[in-house]
Amino acid sequence: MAKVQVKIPTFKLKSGEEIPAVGFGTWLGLDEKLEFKIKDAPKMLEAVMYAIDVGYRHIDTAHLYRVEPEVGYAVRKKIEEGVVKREDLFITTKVWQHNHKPEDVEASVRASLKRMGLQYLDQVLIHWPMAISEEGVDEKIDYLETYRGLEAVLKKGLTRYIGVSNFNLDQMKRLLANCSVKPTSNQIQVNLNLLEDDLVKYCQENDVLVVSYTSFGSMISSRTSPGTPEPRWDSPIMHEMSKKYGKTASQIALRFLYQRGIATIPKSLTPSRIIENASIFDFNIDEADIATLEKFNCGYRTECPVFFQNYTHYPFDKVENININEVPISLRKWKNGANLDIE
Ligand SMILES: NC(=O)C1=CN([C@@H]2O[C@H](COP(=O)(O)OP(=O)(O)OC[C@H]3O[C@@H](n4cnc5c(N)ncnc54)[C@H](OP(=O)(O)O)[C@@H]3O)[C@@H](O)[C@H]2O)C=CC1
Ligand SMILES: O=C1CO[C@H](CO)[C@@H](O)[C@@H]1O
Repeated sequence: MAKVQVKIPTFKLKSGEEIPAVGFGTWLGLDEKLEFKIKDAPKMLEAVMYAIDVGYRHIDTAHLYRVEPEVGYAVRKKIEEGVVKREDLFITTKVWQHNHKPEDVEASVRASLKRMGLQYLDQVLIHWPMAISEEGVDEKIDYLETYRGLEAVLKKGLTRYIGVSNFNLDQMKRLLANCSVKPTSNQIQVNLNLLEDDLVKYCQENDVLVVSYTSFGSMISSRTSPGTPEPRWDSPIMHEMSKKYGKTASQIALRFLYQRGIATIPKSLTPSRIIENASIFDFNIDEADIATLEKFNCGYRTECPVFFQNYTHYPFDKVENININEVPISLRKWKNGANLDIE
């Protein structure tokens, strides 16, 4: 059992759902050879168990991440040990882009449940609005159809809630105008570099929780190359605020999002960071500092699949004159491999 335990509050939606304000991310990324860092899956298993011991109750995973078996094992183990009950946890997984046909959605969710050894999920998201097949993006499949597949899965009791990820403002408006069951959340990249004010405001006004991924933005050193915007971990502003609040730059980045009503799902395999990222509920960033932090907003995205940008359901602004060879190679593999070799 972890020595430190943190009580993580929830965000309560008007519709009654409650989602922890900080959850645990499980994407391991790709290695230098562009293979899934599957060799680190045992570390992820340990990390998820540790996170549950510390007090995390939301675990965010996906078919894509290839660690559903480890996540499921860790969850079952902690239930067996009596650390948590199944109903204390909020487990999210996602339907990857090659399963967008409505009839494939249920099969995808059932396969996730089987890999995890669980009876039900708490939330299932459409991972991206674009569908892909072996040939690349499949324009024939509209995300509204995919969402109908998710609504059917909900009716069957395979999951308690459904939602989306990487949906932009227009896609959210269209979805909300056409769905029978409202999405519980939209999981998007939002951080100090990318405030996404309009999208966040629309979601919040419509009782859809915004969940941030890549919450540290440009502060992660592996994402930093010349030209990457501020802040860094050791930028003078972050340094000053760290001193003032007695918190790390990462805690300030996460707290900033919390104070905007946005949940986060930081990933870490490092025990001290797992505790650090959950320990953001005992301080408050004052208004003047919030205004200072907001100045980092510059529309910068870390990795983003620009090679899909000419397709109808690509969610982001188009980048002009993009040279595909300048796109990070991991992303090129996503394009070329269509589905990142998901079985
Ligand atoms: N819906 C979507 O399309 C996407 C969803 N996600 C989800 O969001 C989660 C989080 O996003 P992700 O992009 O993984 O990255 P994060 O923004 O959580 O950053 C993870 C990296 O930051 C390091 N790190 C974590 N905490 C700290 C800290 N306190 N100080 C310094 N370094 C730290 C980790 O290192 P270490 O592990 O070595 O400690 C790791 O290298 C994912 O795991 C996934 O669940 C992510 C991307 C896209
Ligand atoms: O969830 C995810 C993890 O990271 C990948 C690469 O950046 C994303 O594309 C994907 O959506």
